[in-house]
Amino acid sequence: MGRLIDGQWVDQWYDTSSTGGAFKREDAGFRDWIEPGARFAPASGRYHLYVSLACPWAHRTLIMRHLKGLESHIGVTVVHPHMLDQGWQFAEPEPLYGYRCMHQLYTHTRPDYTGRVTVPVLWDRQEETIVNNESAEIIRIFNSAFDDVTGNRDDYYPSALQNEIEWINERVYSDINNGVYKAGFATEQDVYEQACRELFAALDWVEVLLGERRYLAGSELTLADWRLFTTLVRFDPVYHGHFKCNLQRIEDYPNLLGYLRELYQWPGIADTVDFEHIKQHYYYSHSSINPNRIVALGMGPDLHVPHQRDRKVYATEQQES
Ligand SMILES: N[C@@H](CCC(=O)N[C@@H](CS)C(=O)NCC(=O)O)C(=O)O
Repeated sequence: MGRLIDGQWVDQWYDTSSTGGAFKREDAGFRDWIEPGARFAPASGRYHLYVSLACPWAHRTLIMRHLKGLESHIGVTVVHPHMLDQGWQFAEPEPLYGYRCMHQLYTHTRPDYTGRVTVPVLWDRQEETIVNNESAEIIRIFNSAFDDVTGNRDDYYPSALQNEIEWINERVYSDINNGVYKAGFATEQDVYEQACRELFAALDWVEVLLGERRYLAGSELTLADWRLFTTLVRFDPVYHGHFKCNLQRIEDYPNLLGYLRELYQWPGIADTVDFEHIKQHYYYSHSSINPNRIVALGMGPDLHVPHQRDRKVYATEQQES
């Protein structure tokens, strides 16, 4: 894996030497928004999404693309699961330019780009540029920008719940979504231990919350849930072993397990989960963590078992009724 420096690809692992062994995630470089009347206006067929099926951040965007009925309006290209010395690559040349590597789309947009080359990427075919490569923003764009194109007005970020959603997102992002990476990429024992303990403290907190609420922000499924889901579904098969997040498994948390099953069983969601890509990517790509590239066998809990979440009355529902 590597990064672009002044438009040149340089093969280098994350630098943890200047941060005392801690992994610090770089901010995404492209942050434009799609909205009616703006430079990037919603339109069917104009935008294209580049994803990895292994990546939890990209996975969120695939989920929202499905839930918002965007499949026939926004095309998708999937990268090869192994991220090696050229970073993300395409198994077949990608459809718009025939590029082999993800970094070529970054330098197509900005020839002197400096930064990491990450997925997801939301591409504008009209202006031939990256619109946005921050998943937290892409899912909000998908939530509402194309409603007039699709007629789908389902709202996973309702204004009445936004404060609650953002409050939950903050801890879920820092300690869980990014927390597994902070534990897994740490190169000092104390840094790893702190990240791992914060991660499990946050999972304990969510476990309690999900005993009181059907979903994270209350009785409605929101973006906060899909943001957590993509980490939970990778947890037992990958993060528990590969990233040493092994104080407990999701399978050991009754509420989290039922919740994970419910979200997995949501119409169309299982089709967005590719365990083969997930396991291949992590175990094979991170050679500093797993130099022999042995892919662990465990698949995590059976997600097809009935979730039973609908059998319970939650405190938030009692308050609402
Ligand atoms: N802030 C970004 C992070 C995306 C990200 O880090 N994606 C990983 C894959 S899981 C990646 O592409 N990493 C390549 C790298 O860091 O060089 C987002 O949420 O969209």
